[in-house]
Amino acid sequence: MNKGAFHKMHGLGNDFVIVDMRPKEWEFSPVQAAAIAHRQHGIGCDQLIVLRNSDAADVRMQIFNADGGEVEACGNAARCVAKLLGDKTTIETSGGLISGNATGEGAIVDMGEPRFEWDAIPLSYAMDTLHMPVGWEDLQDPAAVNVGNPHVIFFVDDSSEIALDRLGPMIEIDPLFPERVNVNVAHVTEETVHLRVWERGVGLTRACGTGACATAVAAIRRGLVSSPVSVHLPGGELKISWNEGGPILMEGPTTHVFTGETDWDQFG
Ligand SMILES: N[C@@H](CCC[C@H](N)C(=O)O)C(=O)O
Repeated sequence: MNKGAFHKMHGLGNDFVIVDMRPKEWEFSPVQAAAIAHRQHGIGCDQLIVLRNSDAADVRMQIFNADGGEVEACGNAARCVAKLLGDKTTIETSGGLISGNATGEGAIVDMGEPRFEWDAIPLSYAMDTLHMPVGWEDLQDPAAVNVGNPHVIFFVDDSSEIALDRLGPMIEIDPLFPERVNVNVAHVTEETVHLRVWERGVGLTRACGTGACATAVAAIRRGLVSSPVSVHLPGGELKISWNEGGPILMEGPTTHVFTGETDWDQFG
């Protein structure tokens, strides 16, 4: 029996099981993470978030996608952790250092500076990342941005019309992206970016914080919008601020659903 507590939280419907492993140190394997995330047989979530002790920040955040793969960044989870831990929280991730503050409704986080070099995305070979000379069916001329994790962004006439459930998984594993990629489709109306995301290792989600950051940055660089920008996702709205050469700020609501207890041994 290995009983432990967890928080179920979400940011705009992008949901997490958050486990504070600072008092107790043991590892979750990718198989266990996938079993916990499983919606029928586990607790169910888009990402398993494990908090650890850190020498560089208040806390280190490990992020496991629903497929069990460990990844570098998660914007909505960073907002949930900042809300949970309170003001001026610093969070170490393998994608970089994040700092956050709880707000009335949720949290605001500083996600650090985006990267645009082809090998920082990473891509398999050199190319312009603001206008990539590649495409998949109707999805053409994307931009790529790394905000701790890799994103490709397509600006289209109407993002709700794109068969992202079919094109997302195809693009996610394209050999152009050696570490796979999160796939964003967006259209812009006035100062709002309308975004849908196929998340690497998860699928379609209600919201993706890093996707919102990467898409807002790409839209600002292309001159489609100016900062701050509202990003509208199926789960709700995020406010993103970014100026060339600076960090990305992301603000939006978080929800604490419940605190539970489970026997971790049941997940393998
Ligand atoms: N939901 C997240 C992103 C989680 C990680 C992503 N699927 C990846 O593999 O990089 C967010 O809110 O940013």
